[in-house]
Formats: sequence, structure tokens, C-alpha cells
Amino acid sequence: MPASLVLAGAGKMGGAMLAGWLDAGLDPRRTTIIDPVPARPIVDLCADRGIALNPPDPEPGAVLVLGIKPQGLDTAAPGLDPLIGRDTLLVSILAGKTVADLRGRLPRARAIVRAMPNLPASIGRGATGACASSEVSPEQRAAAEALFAANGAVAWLADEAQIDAVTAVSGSGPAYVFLLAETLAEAGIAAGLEPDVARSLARATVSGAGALLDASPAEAAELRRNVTSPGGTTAAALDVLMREDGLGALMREAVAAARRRAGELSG
Ligand SMILES: NC(=O)C1=CN([C@@H]2O[C@H](COP(=O)(O)OP(=O)(O)OC[C@H]3O[C@@H](n4cnc5c(N)ncnc54)[C@H](O)[C@@H]3O)[C@@H](O)[C@H]2O)C=CC1
Ligand SMILES: O=C(O)[C@@H]1CCC=N1
Repeated sequence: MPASLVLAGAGKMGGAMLAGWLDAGLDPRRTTIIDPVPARPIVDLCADRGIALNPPDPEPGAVLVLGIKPQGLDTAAPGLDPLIGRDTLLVSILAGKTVADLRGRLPRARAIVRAMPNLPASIGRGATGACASSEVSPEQRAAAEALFAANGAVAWLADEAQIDAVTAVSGSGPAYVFLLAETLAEAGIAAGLEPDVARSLARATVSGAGALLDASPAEAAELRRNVTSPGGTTAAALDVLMREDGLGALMREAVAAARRRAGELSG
């Protein structure tokens, strides 16, 4: 864990990451949160753990994590640049904003890691894709790795250009899975189930299937085949989902749209 850390923007994603960092041993007394509108759980966490929240004269830390919205970067940057010291590693989780975009707004930044986490970080089950600028030292990279590992799986990317695809797959991906639970429940209601029953069965099915995927060494396709009896009910459903314009085509279109949107957020 880094010796000290400043988190600017402790919203849904920043707050989720922070929980894992504290559990993994980040020193709360060497942690500072900058957020003009902190949510109540963050205010309470800071009070409970002795984390500095919006101190009057914050000092640069070993790491500055940017957890603000990409659209808020222009406004926030002048206030955040003084929080970058000579040896501060800047970690940005902003969708779309490139290392060059960050340098343009935060002229004091030298070492930059651009990362894309996801929301299951809040339970230590996230997935983070990251890339490091050439100024990042081995020690800084190790500190970033420790932060991301506290939130779950980590994949380092050789090429920054890939991070928009990571954003579209794993950054946004949990929303696709939650939508699956929603639409499965809706389909169950349409098939005649009571709404409460449909929702609870859909929720248990999506979370149970995810847990099985996690626990099993088998590929997803093999687990799918294990559910599918030849000529049975699953095969009938998969004939619909796996047809040419089915879920595969829809998912490719969705991921392409998210990736394109990430590109639009750059600049
Ligand atoms: N929500 C998600 O699942 C994921 C979000 N991200 C990225 O994380 C970033 C934050 O997204 P969310 O947490 O969803 O948004 P959010 O709106 O929940 O959090 C943003 C936080 O920044 C604070 N903020 C606004 N201006 C600020 C300033 N000048 N200084 C410090 N804090 C300021 C807000 O009060 C808020 O608490 C975005 O850049 C997004 O692309 C990345 C991966 C997943
Ligand atoms: O929707 C977004 O733009 C952010 C980035 C990935 C997940 N949430």
C-alpha cells in the first residue's frame, strides 16, 4: 500500500475502491478525501476511521487518485494540480480521458497510471485494467498494483489505446449483468410468475451462476453446455439467444457503443 493517498472524488467508484484499500491496510491517518459533496457513508467512514475529509490545506500524497466524472475534469483540475508533488503518482479512473488529456489539465503530473476499475471492487471482486506512463517507477507501479489488487483482479495493458475497450467490457460490464437479472425477471413475469418470485429467482440465478463460474475451472461455454440437454428447454432458449442477430451480435454492438463513447469523452 502507498505510504499516503489522496482520493479526489469519493463517489460510487472512488468510495468502492477506498473500502478495499482500507481493508488491505491503507493507513486511514495518511489518507485524505477531497469531495465537495461527499455522500453520508463517506462522511461517516471518515469520522469513524480518522480520515481527513476536505482539510483546509491538503498536502500531496504518494498517490493522488482521481475519482471524479470525466466531464468534471476541466473544473476540478486547477484545485487538484497543487495536490501533485514531485514524486506523486497520479492514478486516474476517468473513462475516456487519456494520459495526454490529464497532462494538459494537470501540468504538475509526471508519473501517471490510467486505470479502469469496476464496481464489484466494493466487495473485493472487481477487475481493473491499467496502463502506466513511462515516468512511473517500479515502486510506483507496485503501489498502484497493491491498490488495484485490494479491489480484485488486475490486468496491465501494454498499450493505452486498449483501455477504452477495457472500459466497454469490464468497466461498464457489471451493468450488463445487472440488466440480465432485470430482464430475466421481467421475462419471468411475462411467463406468468408473481413479480416477487420472478425477481428473487432471477437474482439468485445470476448471482449463483456467477459464483459457479468463479468456483469452477471450466470455461463459461462448458458450464453453459452443462445446463443444456439436447432437445431440451435450454436448447430452445439458446436457439433464440444464439441466433445470428441474438445476444452475441447485441453484445458486440453494445461494447462497440461503449468504446466509441469512451473515445468521445477524451479530449
Ligand atoms: N461507476 C462505475 O461503475 C465506474 C466509474 N468509473 C469512473 O469513475 C469516475 C467516477 O464515477 P462515479 O463514481 O460513478 O461518479 P460519482 O458521481 O458517484 O462520483 C464522483 C464524485 O466526485 C465528486 N466531485 C465532483 N467534483 C469534484 C471535485 N472538484 N473534487 C473532488 N471531488 C469532486 C462528486 O461529489 C462525487 O462524489 C468517472 O470518471 C467514471 O468514468 C470507472 C469505472 C466504473
Ligand atoms: O458509465 C461510465 O461512463 C462509467 C465508466 C465505466 C462504468 N461507468
